[in-house]
Amino acid sequence: MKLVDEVEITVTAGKGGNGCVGFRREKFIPLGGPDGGDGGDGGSVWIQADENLNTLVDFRHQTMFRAQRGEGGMGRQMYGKGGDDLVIVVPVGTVVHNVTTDEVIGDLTAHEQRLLVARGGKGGLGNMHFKSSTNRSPRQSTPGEEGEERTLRLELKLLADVGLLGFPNAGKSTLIRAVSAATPKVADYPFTTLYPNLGVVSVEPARSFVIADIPGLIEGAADGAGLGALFLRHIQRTRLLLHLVEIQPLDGTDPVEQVRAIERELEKFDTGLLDKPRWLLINKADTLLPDEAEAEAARIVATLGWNGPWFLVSGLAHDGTREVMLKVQAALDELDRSEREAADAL
Ligand SMILES: Nc1nc2c(ncn2[C@@H]2O[C@H](COP(=O)(O)OP(=O)(O)OP(=O)(O)O)[C@@H](O)[C@H]2O)c(=O)[nH]1
Repeated sequence: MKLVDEVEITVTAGKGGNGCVGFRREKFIPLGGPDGGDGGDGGSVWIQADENLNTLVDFRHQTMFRAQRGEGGMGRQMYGKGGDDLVIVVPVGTVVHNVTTDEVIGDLTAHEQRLLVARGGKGGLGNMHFKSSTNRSPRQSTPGEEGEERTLRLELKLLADVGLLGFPNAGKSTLIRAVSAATPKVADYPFTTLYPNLGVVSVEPARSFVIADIPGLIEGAADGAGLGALFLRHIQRTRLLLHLVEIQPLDGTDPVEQVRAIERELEKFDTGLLDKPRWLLINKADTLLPDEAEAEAARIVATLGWNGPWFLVSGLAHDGTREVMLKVQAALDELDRSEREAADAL
């Protein structure tokens, strides 16, 4: 599976049907009046968000989308049938740009949110509209309008449900490798020097989530220096953060200080990030004896005053990692449920 975060597509709305020129033809009425009906409107093109999708990969195969045209009007004042609208589904989180004007048309942040991207052409008028006191048998009608055509760039900003936080060397890449069923690459990623390291975690068949390592999170990143800020922006849309810390950092610093340093970054950038569910993963448990590791983990948790979930794990030894991922999946399911309930309550 390859995650693609940017694609270009062309959408064309349906042309309106032409208006009709027609005259009443009935027995005993030799010169009937104009009765040509209007053409139907062309179908419009919509883009709609769907929470069950998490990639734009299908757009690599199909890039042209066209809505149905309206049918022409007919005699006996019959209107042409309108063309059907076309609805293109994309993952929640997709931003739609107009390539020609370089404008953002919209940002699809909620399930089933819709955006009109190309309006169908209006149907033409039949000759019944052109009757006047001076012209009782008009041969005039108007053609249907063309449907709008646009070239769009779809951009999926956020690929991950779960973001990993931690200092360099905390063991983020190792953890992703340990728990991932697949390691997709991001094609055409705009940040060329640093790539978010992604993993698809599938703890059960047909259920999965995407986990992303956010490289470059270093002190100062929140001030806008370097690439850190760009990636911080990406994790704003993750739903759960896993905060990794080495149980005994190689450089001799206190893990408690490392956790706090990253919290300060989160706070500086956007206080909302600190409100996201964040679980502490005390990593590299295998570098200490089991008793020592447990005592040190207890000390870290107590000193931090940590009151959220925390786990003692070893990414390298795959110790405790599957258990954490099962809990993450359950927590994401629970978030889905409460979001649905909140939406239903509206
Ligand atoms: N003993 C032990 N070593 C680990 C564990 N996890 C990672 N390491 C080692 O720690 C080093 C850093 O691990 P990475 O997974 O590359 O860490 P990272 O957080 O992705 O680091 P950056 O890519 O620099 O951000 C590597 O040498 C790993 O082999 C672990 O659970 N136990």
